Amino acid sequence: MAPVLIPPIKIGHIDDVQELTKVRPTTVPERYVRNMAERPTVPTFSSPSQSLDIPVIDLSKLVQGGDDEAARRELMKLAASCEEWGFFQVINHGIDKDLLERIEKVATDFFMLPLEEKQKYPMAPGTIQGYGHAFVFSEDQKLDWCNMLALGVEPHYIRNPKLWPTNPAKFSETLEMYSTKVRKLCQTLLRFIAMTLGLNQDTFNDMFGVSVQAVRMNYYPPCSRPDLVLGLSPHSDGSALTVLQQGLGSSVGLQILKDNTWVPVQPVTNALVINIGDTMEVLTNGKYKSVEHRAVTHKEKDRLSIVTFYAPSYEIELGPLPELVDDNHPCLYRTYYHGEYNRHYVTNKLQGKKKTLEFAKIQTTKISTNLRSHSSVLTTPPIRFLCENMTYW
Ligand SMILES: O=C(O)CCC(=O)C(=O)O
Ligand SMILES: [Fe+2]
Repeated sequence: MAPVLIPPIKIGHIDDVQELTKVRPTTVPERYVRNMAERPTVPTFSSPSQSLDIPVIDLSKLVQGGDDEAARRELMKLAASCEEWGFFQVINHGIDKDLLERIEKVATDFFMLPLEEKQKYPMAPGTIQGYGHAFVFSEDQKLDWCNMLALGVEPHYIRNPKLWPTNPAKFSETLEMYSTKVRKLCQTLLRFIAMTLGLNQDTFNDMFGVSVQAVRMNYYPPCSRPDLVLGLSPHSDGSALTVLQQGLGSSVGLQILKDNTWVPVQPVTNALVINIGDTMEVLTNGKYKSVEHRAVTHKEKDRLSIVTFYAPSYEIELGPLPELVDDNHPCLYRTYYHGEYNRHYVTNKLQGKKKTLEFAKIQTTKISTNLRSHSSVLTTPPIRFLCENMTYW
């Protein structure tokens, strides 16, 4: 195969926000100051969004299963969460509290290391693994008030072992254990999500093949002007499912866009936040929503989130499931390889949901119910999507 030529990306000087808050706690450099339209409104208690909470799903009720009335009700709640919110919190998810605490500890310990130590795992410009700022492609792009450590986890060929911290000593071992448990949780959730759609419960797990799993740890230091900056730009996730753990005692920072209002996600003790990603929106032909979300900062408190992205293998061909397309539900998305979508996602800045899903939207005015008519849109042969030189997970 001909080598892929990637033009050099100039991202300019980036202040490390953690260092900045230590040395000049009241300074917010211009590159972090958002344009008026993007600035977050600091919520007031009279704001209606305060009374909205995302649904909470008790997984133990689903797992008990059978014809149990409680299980049926929980399954309906899950369906409504995916359709109306695209987000829910899951309790009794089967991951030990102790493991949640351990992953939080190694993540916190990593971010508290001296800068020189963290810079041993640098995120190269235009890539998304390592420590630094992801999704920055130009010198004038506004920056998120956040430090990230992002790592490809599974399958092994997406890993860059040089970027896995050896300090704290237990980092890799804990991340492996955590990722195994989160993967099982995703597979369980996908079984129940398939059931809510009237599909065979193995539909997604069978289709995804050797699924791709990546982890991003986000650390948001306090910011003296939370009204001017964003912790993380608005975006939807490219994954099928995302599992997000909010640090204990972290500020309330995650917000989701519901009916044009940013709704804060109030942490629930020991719960994990789950969201539907773009891939699931495509597979369900838009029935289940990949919802735009962002993170905001806090004046005094810091925030940690540990985010797992669970997606199909790159060589898997995706499009709306035929069972979810009919005369009343015309096919909204074309067919593509997941690797193509991933490349599109990681080579563009975060800019809301519209841009990423536009990739898959059928652009014709005449929308067909015939899936086959769209297969001609496939632009590349089913090549193996390797991560060498590329910015894939
Ligand atoms: O920190 C958060 O709560 C949001 C993180 C997130 O959306 C992401 O990493 O994709
Ligand atoms: Fe996200």
